[in-house]
Amino acid sequence: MKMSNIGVIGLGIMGKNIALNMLNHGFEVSGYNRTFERTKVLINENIPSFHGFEKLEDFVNSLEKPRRVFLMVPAGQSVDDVLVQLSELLEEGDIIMDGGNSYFEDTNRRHKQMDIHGLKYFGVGVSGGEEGALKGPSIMPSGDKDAYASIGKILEDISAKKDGEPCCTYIGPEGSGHYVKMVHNGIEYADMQLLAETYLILKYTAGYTNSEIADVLEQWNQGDVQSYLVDITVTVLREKDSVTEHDLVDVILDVAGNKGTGRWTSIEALRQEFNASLLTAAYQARIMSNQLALRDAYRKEITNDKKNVDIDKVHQAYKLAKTIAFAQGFDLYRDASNKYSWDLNLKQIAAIFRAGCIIQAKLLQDIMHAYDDGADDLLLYHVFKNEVLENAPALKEVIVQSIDLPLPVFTAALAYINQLTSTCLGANIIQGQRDFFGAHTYQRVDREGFEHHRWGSHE
Ligand SMILES: NC(=O)C1=CN([C@@H]2O[C@H](COP(=O)(O)OP(=O)(O)OC[C@H]3O[C@@H](n4cnc5c(N)ncnc54)[C@H](OP(=O)(O)O)[C@@H]3O)[C@@H](O)[C@H]2O)C=CC1
Ligand SMILES: O=C(CO)[C@H](O)[C@H](O)COP(=O)(O)O
Repeated sequence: MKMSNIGVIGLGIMGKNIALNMLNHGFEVSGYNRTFERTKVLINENIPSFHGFEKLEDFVNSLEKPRRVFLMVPAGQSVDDVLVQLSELLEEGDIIMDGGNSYFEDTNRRHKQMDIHGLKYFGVGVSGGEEGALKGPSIMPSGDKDAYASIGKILEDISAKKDGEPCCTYIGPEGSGHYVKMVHNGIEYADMQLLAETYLILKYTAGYTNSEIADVLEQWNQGDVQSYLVDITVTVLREKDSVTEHDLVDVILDVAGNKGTGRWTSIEALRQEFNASLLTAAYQARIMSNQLALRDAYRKEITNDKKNVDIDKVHQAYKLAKTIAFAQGFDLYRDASNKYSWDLNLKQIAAIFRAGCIIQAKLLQDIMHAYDDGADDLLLYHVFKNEVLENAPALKEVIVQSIDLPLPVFTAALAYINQLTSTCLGANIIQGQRDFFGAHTYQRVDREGFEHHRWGSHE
């Protein structure tokens, strides 16, 4: 038997398809799964370059050196469990890649732990879902730069391609790849929620059917808001239920799941003291959908009178809010890059998101142009600044027209714009209160320095 170029551990939805993708690109691939059943399924496909093993030791021994092992198991304890087993079998210089959605601080820790064993550890963000894993995902690898040479070819070969370029690039040290994937998912949550809110506006304010909403989104998808998420939302809206013959979306429970990346993005944004309000509002919307007792106690039929909705304005509002969501995500990268000294290449990150991944969108091309033009904070870039100022009235009008609908991310976008454009945020009052109760001091507009005041002495 030929030695394998790479081994995949965890042959579930993603791992199986990543392994098939590697096989399709001509690599010899070994496979191992905690329970042998899944490995057997792949063995039974009789792919000559696939070698499935029941014992981890045999799997490890089937790999050429330095061994390359790609993990695709759930984030958290599962990864640590596999690493304990692997570190006993692998040798100095071997490489482990964690392709799951691991928390980046865990990846930082594991990088150090594996280093003690002489193993090279890579956090590898992967985006693209089941289809992307098979046909080409967007891949965000991070770890020791010198060791990237040993894995770069495989990862770049199996990644999606845009204009002939791989949607995979070395991101930076330690857990930076998982950080980039985490915030990618934060942006994903925001864009998904914006599309869900667009659906609410078109359904309850405009009175459109699901199929009419799908037609609107299909039209939008030919233009400036083109994206994978808009595209799949069209399909989701048009799908029929085989049991009831209703539209499938009408029989899906109004409760959203999540596996943690959106929550981590919000937590990290707060830790960085960075306002990622749209990303956080989208995660909170998912939490809210699960508050069934509260919702049941207050629920009433939506009685919005049907109104003449200007679809162009909804389009403008969506475009604007989407731009702010992406800008918050990319500015969060910039902030993290400075804080953690990662030296992230933001233009490259935008570039590898353009194909294969869930947030692939035309907007990413504009973001690349902005970085080419020397943009730093994206909303200070003149193109995006003009867009915010031009489309803000439409966003306001759309929200006012649907004032009784739950639109947390659209309204977060409006609140953000109002914060940007307002001469006063009320922070003067906050500083007065803080100084009153805690002598925290404040700064004045007319002289330098921090001052404390004896409040009440000049009422
Ligand atoms: N689904 C998606 O769209 C995407 C998922 N991801 C990430 O990829 C990773 C895998 O996800 P996915 O393929 O969807 O998940 P699946 O549930 O389909 O597969 C999980 C795999 O991990 C194995 N596994 C579970 N627990 C352990 C454990 N304790 N020790 C060893 N192996 C274990 C399972 O083995 P067994 O058969 O024995 O249960 C199974 O093969 C996750 O981190 C996920 O967040 C990333 C991008 C997209
Ligand atoms: O990483 C992904 C897509 O990019 C996974 O599909 C992830 O599971 C999506 O997050 P959630 O399950 O929290 O909606």
